[in-house]
Amino acid sequence: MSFSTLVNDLNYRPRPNSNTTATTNRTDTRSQVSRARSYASTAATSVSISGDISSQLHGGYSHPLARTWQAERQLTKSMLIYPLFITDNPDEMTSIPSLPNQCRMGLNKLVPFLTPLVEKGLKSVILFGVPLDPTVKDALGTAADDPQGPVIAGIRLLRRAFPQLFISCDVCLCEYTTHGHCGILHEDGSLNNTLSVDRVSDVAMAYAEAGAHCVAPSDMNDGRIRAIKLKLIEAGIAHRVLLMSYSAKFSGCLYGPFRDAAGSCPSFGDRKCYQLPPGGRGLARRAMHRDIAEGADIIMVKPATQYLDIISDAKEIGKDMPVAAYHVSGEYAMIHAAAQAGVFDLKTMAFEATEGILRAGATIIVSYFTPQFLDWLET
Ligand SMILES: NCc1[nH]cc(CCC(=O)O)c1CC(=O)O
Ligand SMILES: [Zn+2]
Ligand SMILES: [Zn+2]
Repeated sequence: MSFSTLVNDLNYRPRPNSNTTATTNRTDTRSQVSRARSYASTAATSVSISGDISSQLHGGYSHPLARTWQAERQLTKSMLIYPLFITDNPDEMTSIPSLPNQCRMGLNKLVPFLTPLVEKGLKSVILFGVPLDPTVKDALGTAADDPQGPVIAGIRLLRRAFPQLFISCDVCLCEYTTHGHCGILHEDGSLNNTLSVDRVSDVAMAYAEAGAHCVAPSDMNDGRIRAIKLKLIEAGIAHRVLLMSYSAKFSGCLYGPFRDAAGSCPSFGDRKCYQLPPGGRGLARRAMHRDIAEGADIIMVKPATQYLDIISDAKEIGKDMPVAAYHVSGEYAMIHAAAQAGVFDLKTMAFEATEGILRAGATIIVSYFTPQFLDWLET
């Protein structure tokens, strides 16, 4: 029984002099207050004192600090992971039209680009390799773990240049395969799961051995988490490498700008056979349970704002582990486009979207807004 039904049951009525009826706003005149009192005692005789008290919420958010106290968790710089697109042309620095303010860059540009961000409090990046030379692509994605390739060279470079920086690597084949799919294919064009898992886990191992703090397979082949975890254990490096699974990765139209950036658009078909259907909440839950059982250290939901219920499921299913959300390229581009069109203020929306993701349960957020949050946030 709630307090309010309890006082109603006891037939409780506010005492005539109690100051709990209607409003106690200081600017009200006495006559307004007494009119409100008489309204409360005649028209609404069942109004209970508890109802009136619980209607007084504004005090909790009239001051900016009190407003921040209403959030379970505050957004901080350490929650943010910044995606970096590293190309095989060392001097490259090219902006990506569909992904405003983001660049593809070569190894020589990486340290100068990151230095001011690290000074402002950047804690973590996730690396994506982008081979610009189409001749390195093949059916097996051989270039993904090329020791001279942009990701492995990038890991080594960043470990040396920024010893405190946490380095994650996206693990997938789509940037490196001629067909642009996230694995190795059967003759009929469908994914060969066995061969794909073997190849993806080799690539993850190569990144881990090069010094990545975290490997994050985004390929979605069944069983890849177990395969990677076993290889990490076998190699004796599982104690220093975090395994972040893109567990609940939905297929939709929000990855377009990323595919422009990474040159990873499938040459035929789509990714619907290995990414989740947008309505597939149950499948997402099963995938998260499965990945946790296979040894994931972090589960991720992607995209984020269209899938806040899935993030909250992730928090429940993975209650003893960190939950990540990827605020993907299409979500970022939409916010930019709408701000450009005068629909809303960019910064306000960036906070609102990100705080929604946080509220749903994620405490790690992969975001293209990271450089701006470093300016906007104090800690
Ligand atoms: N598999 C590669 C990968 N890793 C992250 C993204 C999307 C990230 C974004 O849109 O920002 C993709 C693209 C895809 O699966 O098509
Ligand atoms: Zn992929
Ligand atoms: Zn299939």
